[in-house]
Amino acid sequence: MSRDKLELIRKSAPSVLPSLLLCDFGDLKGELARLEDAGAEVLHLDVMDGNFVGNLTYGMPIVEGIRRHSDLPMDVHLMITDPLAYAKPMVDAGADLLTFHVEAVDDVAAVAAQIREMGVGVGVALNPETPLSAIEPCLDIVDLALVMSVKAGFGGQKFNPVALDKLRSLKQSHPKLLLEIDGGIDATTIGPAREAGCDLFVVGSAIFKKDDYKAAISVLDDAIAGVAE
Ligand SMILES: O=C(CO)[C@@H](O)[C@H](O)COP(=O)(O)O
Ligand SMILES: [Co+2]
Repeated sequence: MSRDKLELIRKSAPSVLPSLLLCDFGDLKGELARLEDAGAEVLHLDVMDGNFVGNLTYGMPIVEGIRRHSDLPMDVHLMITDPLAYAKPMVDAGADLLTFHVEAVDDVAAVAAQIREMGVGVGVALNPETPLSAIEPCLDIVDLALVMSVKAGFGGQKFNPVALDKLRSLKQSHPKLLLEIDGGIDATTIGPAREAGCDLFVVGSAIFKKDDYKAAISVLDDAIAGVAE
């Protein structure tokens, strides 16, 4: 547990982060090996509690299991009602960057500060219908803003371009903040997200629905590289 891995995440940018939501959990070790071989530099883990969102995924034992089989930095996306209740257990399980949803908390700055004190990276996420003003109070505390381009809860949804305006605005107001986008990212949506200033691109379906992860990531990397600096 340290902020060293946060630096690795920062250095990886611009980069594609596979979201393990759609991976084969029956062969987690194999999936991790395939992703490393495909050039993945950071893993994105979707933790859902069946309450904040209408879907239930996994918790600390899986995060810990992934840690045992991979040294890649873990970006943990908490889609849960009470992020502070699970933040420390997630850090102990091996999370390197913990991102909570602004819609789940009352005092966004206080939650961000408490997670930061745990010695990991901290991110704040917002759903498409949530205005940027909701995360404003914590923007000088967090390392990353996760702009959702679908409503949190499920993989395979359609990209909502409202995320692009938010990215542009954040890039302008907080040029040093890491910007991440999540939901419906594929070879056609990743370029506009990069143009809008995004650094980290979470991708589920456009990797895991393909047989060849390396080819899938390389198509996405090429689309990022095709955007002028
Ligand atoms: O956080 C989430 C969903 O809430 C994601 O990380 C998804 O898993 C991304 O999947 P695709 O939209 O790329 O299929
Ligand atoms: Co996610």
